[in-house]
Amino acid sequence: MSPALPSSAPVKLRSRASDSHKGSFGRVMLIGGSRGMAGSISLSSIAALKSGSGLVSAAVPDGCLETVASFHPAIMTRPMADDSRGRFAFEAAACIVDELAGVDAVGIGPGMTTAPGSLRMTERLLHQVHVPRVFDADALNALSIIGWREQPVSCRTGKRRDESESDQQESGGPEAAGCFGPLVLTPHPGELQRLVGVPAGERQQQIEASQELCRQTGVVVVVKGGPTVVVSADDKYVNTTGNPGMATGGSGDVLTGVITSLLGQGYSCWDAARLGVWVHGHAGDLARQEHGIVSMTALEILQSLPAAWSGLT
Ligand SMILES: NC(=O)C1=CN([C@@H]2O[C@H](COP(=O)(O)OP(=O)(O)OC[C@H]3O[C@@H](n4cnc5c(N)ncnc54)[C@H](O)[C@@H]3O)[C@@H](O)[C@H]2O)[C@@H](O)CC1
Ligand SMILES: Nc1ncnc2c1ncn2[C@@H]1O[C@H](COP(=O)(O)OP(=O)(O)O)[C@@H](O)[C@H]1O
Ligand SMILES: [Mg+2]
Repeated sequence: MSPALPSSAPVKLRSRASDSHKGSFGRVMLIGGSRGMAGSISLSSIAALKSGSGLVSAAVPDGCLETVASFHPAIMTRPMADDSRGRFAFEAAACIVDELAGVDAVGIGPGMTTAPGSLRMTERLLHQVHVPRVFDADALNALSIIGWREQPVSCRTGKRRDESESDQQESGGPEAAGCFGPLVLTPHPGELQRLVGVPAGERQQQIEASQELCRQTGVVVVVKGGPTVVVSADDKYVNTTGNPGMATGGSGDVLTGVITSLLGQGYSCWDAARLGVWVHGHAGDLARQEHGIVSMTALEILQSLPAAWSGLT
């Protein structure tokens, strides 16, 4: 009989072959940040690196590139057009699809703001990019602002219906399951309220509305909280790790990087979301042991990821 797993992780961690190379574990890109919120996308990017991605790039407004680049020497940075206030300019969206060539998974939103360039960037990522994606923070706010579910988009071609009327019959409507490709949404209750219209205090109703959203669109939703619940069209997973010390700015940004990394390593949206929230909460529990529930910060959660992952290997 094989020894019991050292944990109750919901998904088994894949082993690494001895001839593995950095291309074996996925190339991921994190998109976001702005002047004043450079830390958020840095936390996400470093979390992806610490979760096993082979190569991690951060696409950020040019005005905060040096700040993001200075946090970790292994993160590559891509300077994107800046609106001169340290936010994505509209032109940044024009080249984002090309920037993503060869990328296995992408996470977008932390610290991004909802400036016009960010809204356009989110729209592009939703309709024109088909690799697995994580939408967090301002990418979720952007979805709420652009009315993403009402937009008539062909699942097959990714084109607006007015560009291709003939798609209308085939795609089954803008909300057809799977319409948006592999996509994980990671809202906290405030973001979920904007997204589905159910008040942040109504947790059970928010979970039910999230599942309805999954049925209509094929996305996986991570309903953050204590405990976090991962929802798909036909299943729910209640996470068993984490603690209230994680109610501190930036802890969700870390989660975005973890899940993006797992998507880039080939895990499905459902598995990446469940394993991601589990290991993120486990890192939070280790940070609590070492630093205490009052003083732990997102930085300590990030720094606890290696120990959290080690427990699974
Ligand atoms: N170091 C950084 O640069 C950081 C930047 N951040 C960025 O700051 C921007 C704003 O994000 P925020 O999430 O702070 O702002 P939001 O306005 O989206 O969320 C804050 C509000 O949401 C509600 N809410 C959140 N969690 C809740 C819960 N568990 N139960 C009930 N209500 C809840 C509350 O009303 C709260 O005031 C984003 O771009 C985000 O990525 C944050 O991630 C924090 C760290
Ligand atoms: N009371 C709690 N118990 C367990 N986990 C929590 C608790 N409060 C917050 N968290 C976790 O911390 C993270 C907070 O995410 P989020 O609100 O997006 O933070 P930020 O945007 O500041 O990075 C989520 O993963 C959430 O599940
Ligand atoms: Mg957040």
